[in-house]
Amino acid sequence: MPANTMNEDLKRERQRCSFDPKELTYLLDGGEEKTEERRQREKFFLDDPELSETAPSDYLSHKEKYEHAVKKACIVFKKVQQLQAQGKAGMQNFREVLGGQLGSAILRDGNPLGLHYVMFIPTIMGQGTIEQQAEWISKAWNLEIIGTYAQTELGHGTFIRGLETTATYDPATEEFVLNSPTLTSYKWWPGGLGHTANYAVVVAQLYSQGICHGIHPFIVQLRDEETHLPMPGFENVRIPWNYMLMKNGKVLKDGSYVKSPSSKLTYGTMIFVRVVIVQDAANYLRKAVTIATRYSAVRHQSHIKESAPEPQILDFVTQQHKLFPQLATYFALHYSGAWLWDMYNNVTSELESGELDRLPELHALACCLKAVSAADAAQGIETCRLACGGHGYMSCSSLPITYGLVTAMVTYEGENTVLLLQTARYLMKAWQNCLDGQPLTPSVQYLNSVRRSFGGVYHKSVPWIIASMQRIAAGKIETAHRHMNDKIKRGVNSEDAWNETSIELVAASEAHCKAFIVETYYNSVQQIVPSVSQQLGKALTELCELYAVNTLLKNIGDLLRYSNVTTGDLENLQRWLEELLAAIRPNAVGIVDGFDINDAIIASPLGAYDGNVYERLFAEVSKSPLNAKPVNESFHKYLKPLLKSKM
Ligand SMILES: CCCCCCCCCCCCCCCCCCCCCC(=O)SCCNC(=O)CCNC(=O)[C@H](O)C(C)(C)COP(=O)(O)OP(=O)(O)OC[C@H]1O[C@@H](n2cnc3c(N)ncnc32)[C@H](O)[C@@H]1OP(=O)(O)O
Ligand SMILES: Cc1cc2nc3c(=O)[nH]c(=O)nc-3n(C[C@H](O)[C@H](O)[C@H](O)COP(=O)(O)OP(=O)(O)OC[C@H]3O[C@@H](n4cnc5c(N)ncnc54)[C@H](O)[C@@H]3O)c2cc1C
Repeated sequence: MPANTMNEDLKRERQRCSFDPKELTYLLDGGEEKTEERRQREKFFLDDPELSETAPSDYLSHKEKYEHAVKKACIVFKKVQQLQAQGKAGMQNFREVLGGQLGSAILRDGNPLGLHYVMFIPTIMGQGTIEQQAEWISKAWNLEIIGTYAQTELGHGTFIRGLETTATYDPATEEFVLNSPTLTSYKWWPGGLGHTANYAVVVAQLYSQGICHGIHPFIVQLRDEETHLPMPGFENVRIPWNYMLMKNGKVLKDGSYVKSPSSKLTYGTMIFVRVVIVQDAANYLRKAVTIATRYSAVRHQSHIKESAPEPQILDFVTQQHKLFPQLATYFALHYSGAWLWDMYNNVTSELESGELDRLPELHALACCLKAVSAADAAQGIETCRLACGGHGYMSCSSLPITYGLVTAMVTYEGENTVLLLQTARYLMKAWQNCLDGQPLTPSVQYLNSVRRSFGGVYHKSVPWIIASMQRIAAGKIETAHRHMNDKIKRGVNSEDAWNETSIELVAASEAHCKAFIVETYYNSVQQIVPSVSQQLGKALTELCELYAVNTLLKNIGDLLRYSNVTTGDLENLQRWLEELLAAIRPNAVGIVDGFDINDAIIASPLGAYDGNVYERLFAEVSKSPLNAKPVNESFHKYLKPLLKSKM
């Protein structure tokens, strides 16, 4: 590929952008210095020849992919240690390198050490006593041991109260005896469990003095630390008393059980990961939308006017309608994720001092935000793939693999429907409190004001949209609450009534979450605008407006049902949407440039900074081993005899 060539369309796009993309980069990183540090860190990993791909891993076997991933994970770990030694790597860098965009670019086929960092260490930190933390954290942190989080079984992933693995305390030896007696009690799914980890946090039903005390976490050795040979399976496996993580619930040496202040504290690691997923989903979406936007600026096809040359496909308004809402969704999830992260940290420190009041609200928000961000990012990435036509289908475009990674988020760490129903539980209680005149927590305060007024005349503003979305959410919450209570009044028992109303409950939960996201996004942008240039402020405001208008327009039916909006108002909203697409159009490439994603992380010929799409695509397919020889052996073995036999 000729050096230093920049696609002419992208050059023009960059000239017409109204703001300086660097300003957006600095804003997202938290300052110019932070951007520089991140770039240096990325360079440190991406320029390492041992970490760069000689050939795309698509052409490796499953076994080779695993071995390759282990090798690279070890190199990455050593490099993180080097950074730590220089004082350049804190927790945030760990997160970025081991699990974030950078990590997923280096470890394209998965990180065998991912669960060690995302769940094993956080569980010890969150569920272990000070002594247990002292014993295990440094070993784990320095990778003297490799752990995973073994909760899900073949028979149960969602309903963790139904797990079958047992840990029975034997006071005579001061040990727990672990058993997985059935096929369905096999631990199934934990990342790294197959070949990498030699320890795990195993979640099991605790029995002591003949009583089951529910699920608790235990540290269990899985493999010999030297030979890596597996320890015997889960049949009467004995572990010492202090291998039960006892920060919350405890078993005393005599076998008596001391209850946790809340049995749900055992679920703490899951809350942590749900919170992290919101940001992670947003980051994958911004990678996909960068690829699709740059490609759409380079790709020319068809006609808008017969007399004019073929336009950039980005000039089709339908294409803008596919892509620009994804740009906006990235920001919406980014700011909601940041808000949730702050709340998580505040509530966690309150828990440390024994205050549990805000745990239910955190749980309710983490559940619905995880569900909505995973679903919207997955759908957004798929929209980006479709927006790239045939080339988006190619695995080298990185869009299919990105979609695959994000669609898994819909299932893991709490299946989306199940999590939305958890939030719905909270909302039903909140509505009852609202009816009873009881105080409401901040995230459901709007229920009070919406109950007082149904109306609100249309005006072209995000606050009007937020109020409309809150009205939809409150309407759906009220409807579900009423329908469920009607059933109960008719004699249906409350559990069946819950199941029979669950379609409406899930919808209520989603509507509540969407209203929360729009409001949080709007408030964040309001705070940011005064501190950035007028041009960037305008671009950020337009994106926020687009997210709000587009989200509302996707729910026209609900809007008509739950507010006094007129068809004229809907036409005004449609016009506003179209105005916003036109306003964002000149800045689209500038916005994705502002994300400042390194080409090696983009890893797609469609989305590189220089826009040399066709040259890069050609170079990419040339790497296929299938293209190394002009005639494949299968021709001689199978096709030729078949062709002959037909003659
Ligand atoms: C230190 C290093 C740091 C740096 C590290 C950084 C590293 C790099 C990181 C980079 C980023 C990469 C990130 C992505 C990668 C991720 C990979 C992950 C892979 C995936 C892993 C997994 O996939 S791992 C398994 C997850 N498996 C679930 O997720 C099960 C779902 N299933 C349930 O979670 C329960 O089953 C379910 C439904 C709640 C019902 O639980 P249940 O039956 O016990 O409860 P009920 O429904 O009866 O509810 C009774 C009452 O409990 C309340 N409540 C329930 N939960 C509560 C809670 N958590 N907190 C408070 N309250 C709670 C509820 O609100 C009710 O309250 P009320 O009574 O007042 O209404
Ligand atoms: C890529 C990946 C990595 C994973 N990593 C780990 C790991 O490291 N450690 C670990 O322990 N686990 C891990 N898991 C397991 C994961 O946490 C579970 O798959 C997840 O919690 C869903 O549980 P399930 O598979 O039992 O689904 P199910 O609960 O069987 O879901 C199937 C269907 O049933 C529905 N359903 C179930 N219960 C209800 C309900 N109460 N109300 C309404 N509908 C319901 C669901 O909505 C869904 O449509 C991983 C999973 C994946 C896909």
